[in-house]
Amino acid sequence: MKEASPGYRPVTVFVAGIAVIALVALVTVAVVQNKPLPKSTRYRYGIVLDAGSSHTALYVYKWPAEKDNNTGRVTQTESCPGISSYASNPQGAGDSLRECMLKAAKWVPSSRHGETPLYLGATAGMRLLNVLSAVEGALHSYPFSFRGARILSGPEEGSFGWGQATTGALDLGGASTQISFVSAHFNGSQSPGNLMTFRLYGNDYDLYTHSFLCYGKDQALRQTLARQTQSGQSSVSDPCFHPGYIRVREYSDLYNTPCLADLAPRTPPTNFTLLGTGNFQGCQELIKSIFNFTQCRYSRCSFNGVYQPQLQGSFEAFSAYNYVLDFLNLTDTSVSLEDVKARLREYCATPWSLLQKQHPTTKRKYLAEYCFGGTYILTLLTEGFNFTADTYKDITVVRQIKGSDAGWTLGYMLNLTNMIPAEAQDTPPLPYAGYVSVMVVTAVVLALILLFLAYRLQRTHCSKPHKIV
Ligand SMILES: Nc1ccn([C@@H]2O[C@H](COP(=O)(O)OP(=O)(O)OP(=O)(O)O)[C@@H](O)[C@H]2O)c(=O)n1
Ligand SMILES: [Ca+2]
Repeated sequence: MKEASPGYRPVTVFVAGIAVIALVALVTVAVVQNKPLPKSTRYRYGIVLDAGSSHTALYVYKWPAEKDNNTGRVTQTESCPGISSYASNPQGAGDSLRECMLKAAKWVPSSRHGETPLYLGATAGMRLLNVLSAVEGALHSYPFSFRGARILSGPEEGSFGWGQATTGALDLGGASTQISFVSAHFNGSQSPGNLMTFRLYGNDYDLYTHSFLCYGKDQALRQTLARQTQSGQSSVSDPCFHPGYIRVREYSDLYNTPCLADLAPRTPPTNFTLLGTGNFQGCQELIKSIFNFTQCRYSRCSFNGVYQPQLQGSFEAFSAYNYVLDFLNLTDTSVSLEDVKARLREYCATPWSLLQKQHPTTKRKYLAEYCFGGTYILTLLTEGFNFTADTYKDITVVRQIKGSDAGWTLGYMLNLTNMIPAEAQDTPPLPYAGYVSVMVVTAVVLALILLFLAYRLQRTHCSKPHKIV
């Protein structure tokens, strides 16, 4: 009675066999398929050279080859010499990048060199100086896949620096400054030149962006010096430099920029002496004089007759915003506009001799210019871009956005390598271990069900004759 009827055994064995085969097949597929790439090809790399007006920065991006999207990226950066200073020696510009490029060649495994894209993007400084073709030849000589050197337009510089959809971007360079944000009040109809449209992750964005050439920190400083030397003065008392600061400057050197074209006095002396007086209020007045607030043919303007819609959302400020405000200890989110003013009032009045003692390792050129830099930032934000005490709270000073150095380089590379997804992404693929686990669990459950069915089948068939009896 306990023994199964011999006629039904093959069915049980058959079903159990299928279960075992299914199990083995599933586990085999799980283990063999979808394996992670071998170590040597696991990562991809991309190199971008940011040839700015005051420096060149090298960015080496590295990301998992399976994630050719916006995630899992790490950067290595290196500061290289500025190529704009090689205007009269193009060959030297190419050579000057050698050391940096050798570093890049070390960071990227040699097996990946050939397929690693290399871009050079030049910004404001190069728009002013145009010494670009010089470096192209030099960059061809490296083992990377060189995809060209080009000058970014102002809107490109602004919009590629704009990283997060909901957050505006403020970039302050040496020669130019950019403001970019999404505004519900802007569709480009007023000022089409300020509109950049994007389709990102399935959403459309109308981005307002403007780049002010000659309003980067260095060129703005030159503009203030030009205001004070227009009649060929031999000495200038400058409120933006510290008391006791004294420096002899050459006229030809100061006016050697297209930003001051036509402003140079007719017959200036060779030099002028710059004497610091360290007065924040005077410095702010001086800085205001380089902005034109009178003409605006739109409903609203920032300055120099440039259209700007109402500010909206939060902002991230980087580059010189970060260098200057970080030095002045003003990057904390709790810092108010009044705190900034108070700090600058005190800081600008600090004697130059004392400052040098307090900061023996800070580069002298930078140290001398933080009073100007801080006052310029405050004036640019409030008078220029119309930030108020209230909206100033919406600005965060950052060095990095999503783990990569803030700036336009990452957006530029992602765009040129077609790695910015226009449409929303599918759910990300399972990692290998997760994939294997799911397959094994599924296989085991399947096998148990089949075995259980086989057991039930056998029981039913075994008991049938007895019931009849
Ligand atoms: N530790 C530092 C580094 C830089 N700077 C200043 O920051 C300004 C802008 O630097 P950067 O963002 O590097 O400008 P570039 O990209 O070279 O200029 P642009 O974008 O206008 O081409 C310059 O005035 C530079 O003197 C600073 O005060 N402290
Ligand atoms: Ca820059």
